[in-house]
Amino acid sequence: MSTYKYNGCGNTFVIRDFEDGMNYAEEATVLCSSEQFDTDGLIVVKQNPLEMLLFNRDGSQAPMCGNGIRCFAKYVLDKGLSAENQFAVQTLAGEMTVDILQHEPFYCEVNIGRPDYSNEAFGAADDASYVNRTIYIDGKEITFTSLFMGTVHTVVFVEDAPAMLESDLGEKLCHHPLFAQQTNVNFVQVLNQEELIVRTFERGVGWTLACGTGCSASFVVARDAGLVKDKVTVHLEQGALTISGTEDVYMNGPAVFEYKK
Ligand SMILES: N[C@H](CCC[C@H](N)C(=O)O)C(=O)O
Repeated sequence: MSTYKYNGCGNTFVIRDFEDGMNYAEEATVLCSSEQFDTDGLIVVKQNPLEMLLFNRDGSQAPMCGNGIRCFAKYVLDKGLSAENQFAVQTLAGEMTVDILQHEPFYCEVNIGRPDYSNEAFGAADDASYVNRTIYIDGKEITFTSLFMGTVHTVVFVEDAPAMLESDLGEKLCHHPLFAQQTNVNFVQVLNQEELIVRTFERGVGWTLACGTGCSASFVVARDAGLVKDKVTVHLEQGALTISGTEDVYMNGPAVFEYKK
């Protein structure tokens, strides 16, 4: 069984074909460890129909992954698993549609569906609104908005997103009791109406170089607050994603094959 390493804007994944009887939660903790492939997650590829399973580095399963699905799409192309440039991918968050835009370097656009602000969607621990909710962490006032966009996301607007890497706020929000299933946390700096800088602390992983659904959630919350237009460039530590949409959300970005073992 070959194992492949791919990345989307620096968000790294091991990719393997599905095999019956595997304990993928356990596999993920081994394959993603720094002794092995040192990745943020494990992607398992099912065929007929194409389906993506995503396991975080700690073995927990995530419903969807934006950077992961672009890597999945490049894997489909590299292995000739689809003859089409447009195909559907089943995920736990529903069916996503991939459009391959360019082979080398690889770029695709993915319709990742619609956001859901309802408390049930993202595992809210109470019934109060999670839109612009203010709480105190270590005596500091934090205002955030949570939603389901492919997976569970929380968005916090900040003056300086890269500076948040030095703080433990991402980890503290991720594990906050207000979230029954934890949350991915996105720190968002609005540069102008068409550009954001986003840094994400991921559930089951920690700080990552990029998070596709997180950039999408950040775009949605910024758009709905009237801070950006219907299309933005999101700047990450390694590269950028374009996110757009008024109803369905479209994510456009690269994926890179690193090596196979
Ligand atoms: N990195 C992914 C999201 C993984 C989400 C996962 N950490 C979770 O538990 O929800 C992305 O590019 O969208």
